[in-house]
Amino acid sequence: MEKLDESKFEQRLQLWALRIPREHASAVTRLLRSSYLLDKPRVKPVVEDPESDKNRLVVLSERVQKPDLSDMPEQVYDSLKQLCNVDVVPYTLTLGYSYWSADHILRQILPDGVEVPSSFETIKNYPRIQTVANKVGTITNEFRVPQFEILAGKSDMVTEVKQYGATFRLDYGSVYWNSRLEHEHIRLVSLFKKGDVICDMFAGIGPFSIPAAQKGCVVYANDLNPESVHYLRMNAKINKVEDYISAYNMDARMFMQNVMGVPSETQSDSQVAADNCYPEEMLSTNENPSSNGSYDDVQENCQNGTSGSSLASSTAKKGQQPVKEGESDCQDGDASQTKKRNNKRVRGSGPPPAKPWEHIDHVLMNLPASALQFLDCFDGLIQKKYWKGSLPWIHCYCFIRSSESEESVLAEAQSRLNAKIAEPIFHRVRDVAPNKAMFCLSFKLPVECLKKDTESQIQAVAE
Ligand SMILES: C[S@@+](CC[C@H](N)C(=O)[O-])C[C@H]1O[C@@H](n2cnc3c(N)ncnc32)[C@H](O)[C@@H]1O
Repeated sequence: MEKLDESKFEQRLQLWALRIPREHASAVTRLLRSSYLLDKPRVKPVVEDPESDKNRLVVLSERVQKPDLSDMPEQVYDSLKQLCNVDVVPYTLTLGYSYWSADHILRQILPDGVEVPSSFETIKNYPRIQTVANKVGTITNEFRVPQFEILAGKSDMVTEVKQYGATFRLDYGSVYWNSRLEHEHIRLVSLFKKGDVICDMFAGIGPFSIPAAQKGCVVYANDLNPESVHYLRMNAKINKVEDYISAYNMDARMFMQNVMGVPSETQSDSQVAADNCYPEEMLSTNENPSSNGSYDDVQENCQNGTSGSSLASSTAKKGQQPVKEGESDCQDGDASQTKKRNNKRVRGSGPPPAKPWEHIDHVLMNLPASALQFLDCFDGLIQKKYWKGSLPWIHCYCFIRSSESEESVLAEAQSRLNAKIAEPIFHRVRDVAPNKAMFCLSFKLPVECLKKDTESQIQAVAE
């Protein structure tokens, strides 16, 4: 595809301007503002006079066609004459590529007969359009990455988008992104409080995790797609929240077992988790904790996927111990092995240390096509013996077709959890097709999901 020729967007307007003494500029603009002053977004109507810095040029709108100003009402013209000496001079205004809105540019560069793509909104915030692409087909791959056909511009699909003040860098060609979820991202994050511990099981490039971290939450974020995790880390850095986010690249079930696994030194400690609450002053000042835990310098979390053995280093410096390269416990998919942790810790600034096996506040499951199927991972995940405080909220996204109902979805969720959900909350996110809507099912994890301590575990701890 060819590079866009930006010069093709240049437009020259032949206008008239009033040359006036600069001290009268405000009064003249006030007088002309209603209809006769230049009125174009981001273009100033009062400019320097290249001939004298004692003067200003007040640029008139396209309505004023005649240099004798006879197309202005007499009353306005007389008021103007009373204010100051006025010279009328020709003025050429050039509107360049950067002036035009995204949809204007799209309409100009799309081939004849091609409509502005429906996914157009995804790129409208980006200041310079470099690529026009259309989503084609339906998403069938595991990483939920759409197929695009390039209609114009560069084939490279790396770009930046902004949501609620955060910047997200991404490659549309290799990761999932949907700007239509912006309101949902904001809605859910608004439920979190500073200091909350969040597990984002299907984090993508971080549209829940990054704003949660910006709010001061301790975030464990995971995605199976290595490219998503690459951009998640990059976005954590761009938004200066890398100390608040631990990034993982593995299957979501494995991730939850990894994060919730009780470290071996904790299991052998008879004074289990004496300190489970984070003093308010520590949260608000973001100070380095001294005696009750410092942060790991670097975490490396292993991938459990088709490629299996690649290791991904985390962005975080928190209380969660990593699996080190060379002892990548989860390569063989044995979750029980992931309890082996590296003990090396260094001090640094950042969030309070989190012990997710003792407490997490929210779990996010945004993989609507199949998140319900992952609910079985909560059955026996939390060890009652170590857990402190209330059980986490689970926010599980799903699709409901017209042939289904909230009751049928709830029944599936309960059967996967092997427990009854007390007070389910269904939030309709958006309609994705005439007969299909996306919902968020939120509920407190039922107490029946807690893992009871068995004799053998107690024995193991004693040893
Ligand atoms: C619908 S996207 C949501 C991404 C992000 N939370 C958002 O709102 O934009 C689902 C994500 O789940 C990831 N994914 C798919 N299967 C997974 C699995 N088994 N374990 C972890 N992540 C998975 C995909 O790579 C994709 O990034």
